[in-house]
Amino acid sequence: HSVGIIGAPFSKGQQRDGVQRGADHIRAAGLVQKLKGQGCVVKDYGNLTFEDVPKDEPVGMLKTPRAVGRANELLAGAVQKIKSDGNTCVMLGGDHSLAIGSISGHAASRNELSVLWVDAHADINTPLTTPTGNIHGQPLSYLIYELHSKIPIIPNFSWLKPCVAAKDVVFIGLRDLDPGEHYILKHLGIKAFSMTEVDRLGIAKVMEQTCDHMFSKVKKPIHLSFDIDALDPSVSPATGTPVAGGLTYREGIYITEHICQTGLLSAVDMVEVNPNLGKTEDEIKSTVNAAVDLLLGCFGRVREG
Ligand SMILES: N[C@](CCCC[B-](O)(O)O)(CCN1CCC(O)CC1)C(=O)O
Ligand SMILES: [Mn+2]
Ligand SMILES: [Mn+2]
Ligand SMILES: [Mn+2]
Repeated sequence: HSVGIIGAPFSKGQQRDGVQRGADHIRAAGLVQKLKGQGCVVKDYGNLTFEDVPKDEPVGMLKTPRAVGRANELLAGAVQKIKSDGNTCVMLGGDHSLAIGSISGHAASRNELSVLWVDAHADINTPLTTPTGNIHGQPLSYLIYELHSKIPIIPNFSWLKPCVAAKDVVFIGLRDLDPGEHYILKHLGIKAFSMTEVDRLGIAKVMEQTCDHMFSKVKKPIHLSFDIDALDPSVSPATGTPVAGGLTYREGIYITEHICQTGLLSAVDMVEVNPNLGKTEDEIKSTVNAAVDLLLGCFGRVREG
């Protein structure tokens, strides 16, 4: 595996300080060395620099929209470059609004993508359905063709075009949706394995059915967008929107091992690690180490040795 890493120290898709430091905590836990240790060729492209955006007043409900739009424009360019250099891209967040740039940049280099969204949340609120105005709860609404008509003109978003079809999105781990999100999922018929399905089917069947769905027509490169809050808070407490009843560490690792085996993983986001939100050093370590191990699973680490 040839891996390109980009850090996106960005937090303005939500309100809790600290998530901008997630990337450096993941690096400090040895991600690059560990990837090399399992035979990957790794290029670390460093961290993006996000300039301050003054007078970033709300637009409707949307909070700090100009900062979010600009950050994602920069990220899209960086991801496109990493892909054009022939790597699988690893984007280290930062909050989940960064998926706007990561998936846009990925789609610019690969015309059709499958998106596997592993998260407690659907992150598919539109600017009109969002209950909070936090753009980390909205990224998919900007990316999906079928929701394009629901997106108003937003300053610093003019670069953005939708690039993913609803049928090419699969969710795993859902357990906290807003009413507008539930309606959108049903209306668009998006494939979703909530924690109920994980319990009913077991993770092996969930992955089997996820791959059947993604590969039902033509096999496309996979974009895995992994929100660390998909895992149970007992495993990953240091995150901004924890929700009880999440994936076990083992289920998370199974997901990444299985995606690795498809040979189609083309980009992965690891977002929402917030070192400020661990009550103890151990809570931060547990969260960061889970993020690292999930990424190692994406690139060939298997538990059988
Ligand atoms: N759906 C939420 C949470 C988004 C989480 C984003 B992430 O990247 O972490 O997946 C709102 C969640 N909801 C708001 C009302 C509360 O009573 C319950 C939580 C939103 O703000 O849109
Ligand atoms: Mn989430
Ligand atoms: Mn998320
Ligand atoms: Mn979050």
